[in-house]
Amino acid sequence: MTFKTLDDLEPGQRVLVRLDLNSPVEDGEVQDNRRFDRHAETVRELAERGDRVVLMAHQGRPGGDDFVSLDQHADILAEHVGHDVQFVADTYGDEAIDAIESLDAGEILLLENTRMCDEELPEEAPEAKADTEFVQTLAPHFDAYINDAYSAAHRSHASLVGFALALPAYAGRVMQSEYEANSSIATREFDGQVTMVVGGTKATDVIDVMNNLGDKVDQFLLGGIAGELFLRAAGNDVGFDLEGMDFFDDQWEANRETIESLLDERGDQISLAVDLAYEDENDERGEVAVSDIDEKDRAYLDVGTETVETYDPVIRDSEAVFVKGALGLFEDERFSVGTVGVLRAISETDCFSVVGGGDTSRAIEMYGMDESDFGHVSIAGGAYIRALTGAPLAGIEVLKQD
Ligand SMILES: Nc1ncnc2c1ncn2[C@@H]1O[C@H](COP(=O)(O)OP(=O)(O)OP(=O)(O)O)[C@@H](O)[C@H]1O
Ligand SMILES: O=C(O)[C@H](O)COP(=O)(O)O
Repeated sequence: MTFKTLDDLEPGQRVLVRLDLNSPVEDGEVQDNRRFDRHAETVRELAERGDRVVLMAHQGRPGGDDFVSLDQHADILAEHVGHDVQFVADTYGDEAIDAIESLDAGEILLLENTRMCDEELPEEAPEAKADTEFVQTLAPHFDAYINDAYSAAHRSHASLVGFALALPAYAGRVMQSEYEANSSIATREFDGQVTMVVGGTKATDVIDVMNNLGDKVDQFLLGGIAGELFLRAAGNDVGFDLEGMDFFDDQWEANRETIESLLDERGDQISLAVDLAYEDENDERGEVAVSDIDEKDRAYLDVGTETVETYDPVIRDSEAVFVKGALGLFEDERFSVGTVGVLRAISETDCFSVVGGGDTSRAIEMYGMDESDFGHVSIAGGAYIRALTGAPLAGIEVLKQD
């Protein structure tokens, strides 16, 4: 491990802790999710060892419907920690400082949404962020800065990079475990076959991962939007938008050359669906062999059963399996066969596995699988993608400094 962790920090400190509690917001209500549960472990550990625990986090971006106060987050987090979490509707003004100074050992305080502070957001070098009034005002009230927000660590924002230069800096427990698991494909040697399941809607992101990881991954199993784009490049009449869709055409234009050269140079490492599923005239799941499609006249919402049967043994023969993106619209049970099929195969083998992506990992509890049957279920989206390709994350690079 290349950064200091909580094991290197004496108890009884005044700690400023960055979490990532960015969550879906529906009709103004913040939705509970894995992030609360995971960060609760770090927060509980700090409170139990007698630290004065001050938390920072963000929610949404200015202008968005999900750009809301963190008052609800404090209540949800408190439930997960099993301990009161105070909240102050201020980021670094007098109200925030008063609340920080009034904390007793073992107490927890959440500050207001960091993105309500003007100096938080513009992406700048860590040195510039460390010089902001936000950082300079808050830092003297603490002994240490702890970054637990792995899933936001790809952003060079004040709360993620500035404090690490102004205070002794440590990685929290979530940061530690996410870093280790998600970087393993780029940093670790596996004895046997390494497989990556690639799907979802963000084809551009996953194609970039494939392009970067061709030497590290033995087999890519494709589905979702990226899967259809590859089928299109292989000469099939799929992978373009029908009326009212906007998944395919832009991503095709942006990635066509890369897809074609990947198929050309690494075709034997890339498995494509042999059948696809759709909603038939009775609103039921229908399936068609890809070789029988001579005109795309319907949306394909999952890979077919035969495809799952060909992907299953590849997973069972793997030493390590990484998942990025769902193989179909699994939120609708009729189109969950691909995603659930590969996840179940992973959960039944003892391979090292990492499941990433907020949407995809939801399939685990939705279909009654047990998270403990997977090596690591990541709570990161953009940071996970970057880690897979071995790209540095700004918030981690500053933790590595002395
Ligand atoms: N053929 C398809 N048609 C429509 N949606 C699909 C299809 N295949 C997969 N999806 C959708 O892809 C979504 C997951 O993809 P996404 O690219 O958002 O990945 P993620 O990595 O899980 O999430 P995030 O990066 O947002 O954390 C699922 O919600 C699923 O419904
Ligand atoms: O939810 C996330 O993926 C992270 O918190 C980063 O959020 P952002 O994409 O709004 O910077």
